[in-house]
Amino acid sequence: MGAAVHSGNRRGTKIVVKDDAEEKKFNNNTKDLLDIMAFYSRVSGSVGVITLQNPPVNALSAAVRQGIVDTMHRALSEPEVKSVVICGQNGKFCGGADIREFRANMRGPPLVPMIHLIEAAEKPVVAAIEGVALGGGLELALGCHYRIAHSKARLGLPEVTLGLLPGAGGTQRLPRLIGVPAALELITTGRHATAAEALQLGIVDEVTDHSAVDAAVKFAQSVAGKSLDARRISTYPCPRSPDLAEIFEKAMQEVRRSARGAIAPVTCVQAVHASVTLPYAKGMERERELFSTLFTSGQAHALQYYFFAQRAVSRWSTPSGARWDTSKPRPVHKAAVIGLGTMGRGITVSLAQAGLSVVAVETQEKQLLEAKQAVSGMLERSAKRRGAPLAHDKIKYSCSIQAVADVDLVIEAVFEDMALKKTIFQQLSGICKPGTFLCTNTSGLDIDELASQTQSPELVVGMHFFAPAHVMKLLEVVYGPRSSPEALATAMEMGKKMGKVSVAVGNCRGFVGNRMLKPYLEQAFFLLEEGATPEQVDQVLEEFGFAMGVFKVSDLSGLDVGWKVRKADGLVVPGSTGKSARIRGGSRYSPLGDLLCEQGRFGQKTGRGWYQYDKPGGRVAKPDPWLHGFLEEYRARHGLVARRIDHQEMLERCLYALINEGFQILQDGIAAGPEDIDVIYVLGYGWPRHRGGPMFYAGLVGLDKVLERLEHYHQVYPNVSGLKPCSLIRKLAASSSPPIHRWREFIQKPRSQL
Ligand SMILES: CC/C=C\CC(=O)SCCNC(=O)CCNC(=O)[C@H](O)C(C)(C)COP(=O)(O)OP(=O)(O)OC[C@H]1O[C@@H](n2cnc3c(N)ncnc32)[C@H](O)[C@@H]1OP(=O)(O)O
Repeated sequence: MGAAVHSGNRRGTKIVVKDDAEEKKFNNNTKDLLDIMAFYSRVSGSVGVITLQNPPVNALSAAVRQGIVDTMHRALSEPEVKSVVICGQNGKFCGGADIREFRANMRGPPLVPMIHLIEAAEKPVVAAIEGVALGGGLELALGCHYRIAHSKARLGLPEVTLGLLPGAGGTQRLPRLIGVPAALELITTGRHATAAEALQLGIVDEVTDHSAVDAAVKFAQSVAGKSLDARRISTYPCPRSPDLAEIFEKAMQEVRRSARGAIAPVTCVQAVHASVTLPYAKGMERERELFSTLFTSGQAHALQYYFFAQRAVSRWSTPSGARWDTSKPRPVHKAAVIGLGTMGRGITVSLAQAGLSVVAVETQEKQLLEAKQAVSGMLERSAKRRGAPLAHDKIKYSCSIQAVADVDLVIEAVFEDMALKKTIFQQLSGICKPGTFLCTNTSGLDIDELASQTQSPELVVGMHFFAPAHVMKLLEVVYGPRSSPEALATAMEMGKKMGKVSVAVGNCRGFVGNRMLKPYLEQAFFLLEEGATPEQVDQVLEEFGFAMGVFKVSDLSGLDVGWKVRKADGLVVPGSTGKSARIRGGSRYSPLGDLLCEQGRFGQKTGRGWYQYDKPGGRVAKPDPWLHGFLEEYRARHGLVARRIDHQEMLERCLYALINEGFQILQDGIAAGPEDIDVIYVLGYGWPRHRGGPMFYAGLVGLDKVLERLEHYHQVYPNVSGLKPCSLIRKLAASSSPPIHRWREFIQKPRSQL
């Protein structure tokens, strides 16, 4: 970059033109905005450089927008300046509008006129895209006359993932620039494109491996004085082709199919449609109209809440006072996986892809060979998909558990059998070098019972992976009463390394996810007893937005899994009749799942479960007349009279029982906050993201309403403990239902032990 020519240097060679008079004017205009967050400098004499400065992602806050408007005016008014570059500080162009401002009063200049100011400029404006240009950030770049990107930059319009559409001209400019099909795909999925793809699509003009700012300055000099007539995207003709109607119809079908009730993707298609049916100015009006509808919707609120929730879970804390910012993870270079069944294989792949050396142990030679082949296939497919190098050489396979002696961390992934796991933990405790973290992949067993088998219980934590383990993003990291903060921090960090969202949870039966699933499943079974069919219950849940209804999920995961657990708990009493058949420990119990298992109906794997499949392992669920007959016969045997149950009741009983357990979990300190529960449910259990998660949903429905319905159902079914409202929901409802970010204040905190 050339030498600076002004005085008043604030940052290295960058010149800040914010003089006192300007500062005063600015402060008068914007009252309490403390600083202009776009800095202006002049480079090589003739290029005005505007640098967005709002860490960490240079989001377009009110102050940044004000800064851009002011510095643009400055650049346009200086006769020496012949062209302008807009870039972002710290190698990040711009992460879009400031999402935190969406729920506050609108201040500062709006984005649309700000971008029009840039596009209408008579001097060429070049966007220097490093890091990210997302949402409003990319829309800002589309308002510039040229775009130069760094090869590692990512570009996209992810507004749809926040329940919005690109409302700063993105739906009108992008189709004009790259055509309707490509624009529709980017806008409705919200995915990020690489710089190379952006170049190929025509979103950017040049890609560089060096500094995009330097390249942009050079470029800006080369285009100074040239006509900008062909560079203003808003003036481009509306894209037309004979098959446009078909393209839109297909896009609409696709988003309706995959959106599961989310409104933003559908609205995005409508907005892009306006770019071809209306002139630019009218198209912008339509974009604004559609944007406003989405902006105030509950779905946008839910998705924006979820955006921050997913980030908040990394700032974990435990009731004993351990915290993310005071607990340091220990480096892990070498890890081991014990047991190479489905879960163990997925975990091995995740570890190897994270760059760790892995010792994969399976004591049966035949299973070891099978696992080796399966893992190789998974690694190859995954490397191809991600365009990443193969990680085969990271893995050493062994039949002997002794091979784990020198690893830093072990993940045991054998069957969900406490006795077997205990034996393995005893062995590990003797074999591993001192300080090795011992983790168990369990979906609900007692971490502390396993820890007590070892010489160093503080090194033991749970890592609950979700199947398929190399694909699913969620990891429940379970701390026991004796797990050290360092062990917890290390497991959380390991999850992050594997590309997972790790959520720290306390030790209890089923942890967070599966514990909440129990009352939900229970209600689904009771609904069948009372007259519903699996298809009816599933339809209600799928219409709500679940990827799959509860019975389809049960068939997919295998009915035998829960059966084994219930047997171990002494709940399964084969051949029992009369009233006692449906009561356990004084509470209502449905043996329906047990009865199906006794018939060998384990779900998809046996071709029969709550549904029928064309063959064992078949995927397409079809209603099963046998099952309907079985339910009728069951009801008759138990003197149950089938009734017509409406959708509302099915939904409320399933969801509110689950939510009630969520409140109990908060009250027990098993989850630190509602965000943890919501992230677990969205990432691990198919809860629709546009509904924010079960706890957010409860707040949206109204805690007093949820409480009232729970009270009602508990009155009707007094022997169902899952319907008895938990005291935390009562407390919150009695305190005028505070917003979700204040719920933590109402949870009684156990005293810190640190
Ligand atoms: C008229 C309206 C026009 C336009 C609408 C929009 O522009 S909506 C916004 C569109 N932009 C996005 O959706 C991008 C959101 N951000 C991201 O995807 C990622 O943050 C990003 C930029 C890829 C960086 O990822 P990274 O993993 O590096 O960091 P992380 O996600 O942890 O974020 C760091 C902190 O920054 C906060 N943050 C990120 N983006 C925004 C934003 N646009 N507004 C406000 N805050 C943002 C993020 O929450 C993190 O902070 P934390 O305190 O941890 O929550």
